[in-house]
Amino acid sequence: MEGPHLVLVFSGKRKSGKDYVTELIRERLGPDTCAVLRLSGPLKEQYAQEKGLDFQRLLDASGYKEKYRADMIAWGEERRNADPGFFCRIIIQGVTQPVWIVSDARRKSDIDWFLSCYGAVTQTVRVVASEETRKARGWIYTPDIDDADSECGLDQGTSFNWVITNNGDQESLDEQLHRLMDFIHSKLDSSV
Ligand SMILES: Nc1ncnc2c1ncn2[C@@H]1O[C@H](COP(=O)(O)OP(=O)(O)OP(=O)(O)O)[C@@H](O)[C@H]1O
Ligand SMILES: C[C@@](O)(CCOP(=O)(O)O)CC(=O)O
Repeated sequence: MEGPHLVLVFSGKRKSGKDYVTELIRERLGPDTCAVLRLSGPLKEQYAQEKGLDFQRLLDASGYKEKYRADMIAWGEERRNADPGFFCRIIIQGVTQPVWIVSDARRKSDIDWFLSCYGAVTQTVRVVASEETRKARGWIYTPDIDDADSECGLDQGTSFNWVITNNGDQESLDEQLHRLMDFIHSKLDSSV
C-alpha cells in the first residue's frame, strides 16, 4: 500500500502533553513503524532563520519558545492564511513509516487538510489536561495566546475520534494508550 496506513492527528492545549503522549506512542511502535510529524517544526525553523533565533531552543519545552510564541503564531498565521496546507505538505515529505502522528494540529484547517488528503485512514485525537495540571507543568495563562485561535481553534465544532486525558495518572494514561495501541495494531494487521 502506498502512503500511510494510519494518520493520527493530535491536538491539545499548551502543556496538555501532546509531545509527551505522542513520543510514548512512537517509542511503543518503534521508529521504523511510526513517525511523529510536527506542524510547528518547519514553522519554527523558518521563523528562527528569518529572525536569527536558535531553532533547537524553540523546539523544547523551555521558556525560550514562550517568549516568541505570540510573534510565531502571527508569523505562521500569515502563511496558513495564504495557503492552509503550507506546513502540512512540508512535514509529510519523504515520510515512509506506515503510521504518521501529527502531534500539533491547532486549527480546523490543519485537520481538514489531513482529512481531505488521507480521510480514509485518519483519526483525530485530543489530549486533555486540567488547568491545574497544565499550571503544574509551567503553563501560565497568557491573553492573546490562550484565548486566540492557536489554542481555541478546535474547542468547538470539531469531533475527535479519541480523547486522551493526561492529568499525570500514569496508570490511567497507560490504559488509554493500550486501547489506542490495540486500534493501531488492528489497522497495521489489516493492511498487510
Ligand atoms: N503524563 C505525564 N507525566 C509526566 N510528565 C508529563 C506528562 N505529560 C506531560 N508531561 C510533561 O509536561 C510538560 C509539557 O508537556 P508537553 O511538552 O508534552 O506538552 P505540549 O502539549 O506538547 O505543550 P506545548 O504545546 O506547550 O508544546 C513536559 O515537560 C512533559 O514532559
Ligand atoms: C507558533 C506555534 O506553531 C507554536 C507551537 O509550539 P508548540 O507546539 O507549543 O511547541 C503555534 C501556532 O502555530 O499557532
